[in-house]
Amino acid sequence: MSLDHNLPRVLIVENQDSKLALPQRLAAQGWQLVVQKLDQLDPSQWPGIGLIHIPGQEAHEPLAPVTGALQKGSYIALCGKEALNSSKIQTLIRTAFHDYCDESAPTQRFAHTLERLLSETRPRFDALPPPSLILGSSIAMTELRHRLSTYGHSELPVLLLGESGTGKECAAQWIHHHSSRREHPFVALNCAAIPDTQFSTELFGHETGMLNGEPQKRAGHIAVAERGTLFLDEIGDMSQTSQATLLRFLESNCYTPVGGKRERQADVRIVCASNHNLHEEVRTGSFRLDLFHRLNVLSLDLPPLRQHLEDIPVLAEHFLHHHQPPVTLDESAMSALMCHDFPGNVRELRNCLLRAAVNNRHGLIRSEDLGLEEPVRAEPPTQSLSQYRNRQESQYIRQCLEDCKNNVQEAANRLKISRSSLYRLMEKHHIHLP
Ligand SMILES: Nc1ncnc2c1ncn2[C@@H]1O[C@H](COP(=O)(O)OP(=O)(O)OP(=O)(O)O)[C@@H](O)[C@H]1O
Repeated sequence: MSLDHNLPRVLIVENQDSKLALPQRLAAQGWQLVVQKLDQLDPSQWPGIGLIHIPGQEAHEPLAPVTGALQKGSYIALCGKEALNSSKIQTLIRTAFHDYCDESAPTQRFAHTLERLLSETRPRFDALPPPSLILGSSIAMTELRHRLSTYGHSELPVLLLGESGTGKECAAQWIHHHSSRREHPFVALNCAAIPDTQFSTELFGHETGMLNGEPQKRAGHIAVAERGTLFLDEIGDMSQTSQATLLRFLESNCYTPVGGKRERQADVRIVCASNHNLHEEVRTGSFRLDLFHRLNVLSLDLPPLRQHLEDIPVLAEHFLHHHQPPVTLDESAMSALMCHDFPGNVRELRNCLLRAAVNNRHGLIRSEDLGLEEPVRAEPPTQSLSQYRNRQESQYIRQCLEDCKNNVQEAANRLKISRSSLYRLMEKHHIHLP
């Protein structure tokens, strides 16, 4: 994939023989990476922020050619334990680097250090969201981030569809922050929460004459979002009257505040979202076809969490990262999460983890602490056969390991596969032995 020049890039300088898993993990969080070998550095490719890997004591000599240039940029030293014990390397870090990270630290820590560095050194990126906002390394999430960034470069309306809690508002923000409007407001309006009689006022504002010699005015959401993005959430819940009002505005891009006399031209990009099946609502007549066509120019379906369960470990790490005192999930809890249906999607996952973390006293969340109920299906199954098989496979392996008290050889015998195949499958399904 080519680099998006609107996004902050991170340079990772690796030593010839280093095998860092980090680039892959950071990429999964939405960072754009330029990975270069120490002896093949191309300064023209350098972004202003980066991680330089110093694996061991011997490694500070080859760094000499780059330390001069480091003063201009902002770099974090990525060190192994051995390097951190060396006084020479400690001096090098103090004089030439902004900060350092232990290479065995969790990915989230690198991401936070990079975000902090980015906000201190690059004010022009201030308007960008933290790149980790839409997490996940599944094909579905990688494709989603790519499509959203592409949509960011367009001015056309976007319709985001998906179940509640799948991240539609996050997606709308991502589009805004990847558009040329990012330095202007992102304004969200929940259409379901507005009574019919107030819809025009909320959208267009009002001018109701003078009171004590002062003009009585209130700006509507369109005026507040001027030159930015107006996110209309829950559009499937709008009444017919509100739909007609919105359509009139979209047709001309002009509006008159309630009680006002002068018509105004709007300059806003419209992104809207719904968790209803709008196609069905158009068919039954509860959503206007002409409005649907106006809004449905670029559209995107956000996948439910049960279709990208492999993202649960990284999402869980993210949601629990800031919790104090620190908490982790044990194997049984991770297993329960991987088997749950999540009708409330990522929001349900977040709430369930935060609740368990708050109620936890031992720093370890077990499956019974999660309070997961029997899955309630919101819709008929929508996963592909291979996703279903994957899930069953993961569940079966976990069960088998548990029955064999985590004895891998015994579990492999029972499953009638080799020990190394079982290890491969455990890695694939993020199964870790306690
Ligand atoms: N891929 C993701 N990575 C990180 N956080 C996510 C992701 N998807 C959703 N979330 C988090 O899940 C929660 C719900 O997301 P959001 O409000 O965007 O969902 P929604 O689809 O707009 O929900 P609703 O339809 O109910 O309005 C938020 O806290 C959001 O930050």
